[in-house]
Amino acid sequence: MAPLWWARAPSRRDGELEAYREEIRDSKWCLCILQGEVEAYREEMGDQVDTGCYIGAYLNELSQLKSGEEDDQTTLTVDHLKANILELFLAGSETTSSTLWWAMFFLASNPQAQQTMQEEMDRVVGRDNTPALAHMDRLPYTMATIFEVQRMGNLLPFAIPHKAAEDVSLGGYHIPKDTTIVFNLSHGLLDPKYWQEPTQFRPERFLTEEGKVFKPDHFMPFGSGKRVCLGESLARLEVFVFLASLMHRFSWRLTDDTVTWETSTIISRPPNFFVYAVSRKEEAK
Ligand code: HEM
Repeated sequence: MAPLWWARAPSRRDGELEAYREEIRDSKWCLCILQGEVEAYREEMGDQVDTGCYIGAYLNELSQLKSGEEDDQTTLTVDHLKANILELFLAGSETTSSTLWWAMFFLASNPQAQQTMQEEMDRVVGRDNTPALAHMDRLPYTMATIFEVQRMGNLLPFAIPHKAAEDVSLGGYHIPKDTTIVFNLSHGLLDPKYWQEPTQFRPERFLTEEGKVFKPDHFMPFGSGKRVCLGESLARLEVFVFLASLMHRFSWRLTDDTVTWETSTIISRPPNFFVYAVSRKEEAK
């Protein structure tokens, strides 16, 4: 049996490799669309400079660098611009929205955790206010719940491939320079060596005895080191604001419909499910 932390790794099973290829084909298709956008922008703007938009600012910087002294010349091209935009769309939106989707699934399936989170928000935020970033530090259970969602959701089982810059020895293995290294993030999120009953949803595992949020070193849903996720801070804020607002206003419960799972590729896909949302104002009446 494959160890738990490999459970959602892309494999040849069930056409997963084909789904992976499809994702790469989709990326190429997106790059073609972006090429069209850049060309349309150039046509419309001609020699005008508009640094208020990303494409404009990038092209302006590029032309300045290219016309600079030889030493200042850049290797950046329009292909990098397209790759950057694609990265912001793929890395920046699907990750956060899928995390929220996982959160809804785990909380709708765990009424006790949901209730504890709501009680904490009622105490700190108040029933008639809206959760805001300023409340984050005073909502340890809510923050621990987001960690637990990230742990169990295991959104990106593998970090982006990296390359060894030099020969290195690690854990008794010799890794020659230029070897491609793919870091298995699931290991630190789901391995029973690190977590008691890792398949159970328990936000409390991220709280100290004093009730403070605690983040163990092996918990790395955003990767680690120099190439750690560029959007980590933004993603944390986004997930907090959306999830806290949704839980503060409504109570969520799974319907009796069947939960169905889809093939995962680079991202671990949350399941398809239906929920009842009950306004907490109605509930209180
Ligand atoms: C909950 C949401 C997110 C998760 C779980 C996540 C996770 C990750 C992971 C695991 C990596 C690979 C790190 C490594 O190779 O060590 C990564 C890279 C990256 N992420 Fe995110 N990410 C999220 C949201 C975002 C957002 C909102 C943005 C941008 C607005 C973003 C932009 C990037 C970029 C640009 C990289 C590549 C960084 C580099 O190679 O230097 N991510 N992310």
